[in-house]
Amino acid sequence: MTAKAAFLTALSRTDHPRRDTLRRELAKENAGQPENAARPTLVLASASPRRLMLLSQVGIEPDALRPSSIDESARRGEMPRAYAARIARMKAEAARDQIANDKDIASAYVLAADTVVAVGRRILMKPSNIEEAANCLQLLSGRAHRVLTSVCLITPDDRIRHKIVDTRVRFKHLAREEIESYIASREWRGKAGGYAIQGLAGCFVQKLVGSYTSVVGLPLTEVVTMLAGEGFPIHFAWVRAAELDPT
Ligand SMILES: Cc1cn([C@H]2C[C@H](O)[C@@H](COP(=O)(O)OP(=O)(O)OP(=O)(O)O)O2)c(=O)[nH]c1=O
Repeated sequence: MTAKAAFLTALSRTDHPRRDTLRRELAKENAGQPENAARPTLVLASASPRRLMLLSQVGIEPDALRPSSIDESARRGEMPRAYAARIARMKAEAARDQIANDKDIASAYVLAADTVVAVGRRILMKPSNIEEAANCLQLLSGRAHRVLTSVCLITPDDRIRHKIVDTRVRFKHLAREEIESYIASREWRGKAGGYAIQGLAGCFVQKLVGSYTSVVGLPLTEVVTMLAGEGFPIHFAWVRAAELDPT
C-alpha cells in the first residue's frame, strides 16, 4: 500500500459502528420513490407489557419488540423532564441501531417511552426492593406528584420526534397498614414510583389532571397524533375492525 493510500485508509477508519446501514440505504431509495416503499413497520423499543397493551387498545400491533438495556441512572442534578427525555431517546436510538441491518424491519418506525414519577425535583425510579417501594409510597402519601412520560419516535428516514406529557396525580393519605398490604401485593414491582394506577393503587388516587394512559406508560393521544403525523397508517386498522365485525 502506498503512503497516500494508507493515510486515506487511516482517515476513513472510525471507532463508531458502520454508518452505511441497510436502514440508511432504504431511506435514500424511498426518498426518491416513496410510492415503492414497503408496508410501514413499527418497532416498539420496550419490554413493558403495559405499553404493548395500550398500543393494542388503539389498534396498533408492533411488528417487533426491541427492548434495550441502557444505563438508566440519572446524572447528578438532572431534572425529571430532562432525564425522561434523555432516557426515551436513548431507548429509541438503541433499538434503531439494533434493527439497522435487519432486512425485515430495517426501515421501521421506532417508538420508545420513559415514565418517571417526580416529587418536586426528585425522581422516583422503579424501586428495586421492598424498602425502596415503601419509601416511595410514604413520600407520595397525602400529597401531589407528577408523572412524566417522554415519548420518542424515530421515523424511517431517521428524523426524531419527541413529546413529554406531564400529569399531576394526588394520593390520599396512606395508612401504614395500607402501605404494608400494598407492598405485599407485589404490584409495585417494575413500576415507576412503586405503584400502578391501573391496579390496586387506583384507589389511592384522589385527583388526576392530565393523561391517564401516560401514567400507565404511554400517552395515547400524543402517540397516535405523532405516528399519524409522520405517515404511519393508524386508522387503517380501525376501518378493518369494523369490516371484521359488521354488526
Ligand atoms: C406510575 C406508573 C408506572 N407504570 C409503569 C409504566 C412503565 O412500564 C414503568 C416505568 O418504567 P420505564 O423505565 O418507563 O419502562 P419499563 O422499564 O417498564 O419498560 P421499557 O423501558 O422496556 O419500555 O412503570 C405503571 O404501569 N403504572 C403506573 O401507575
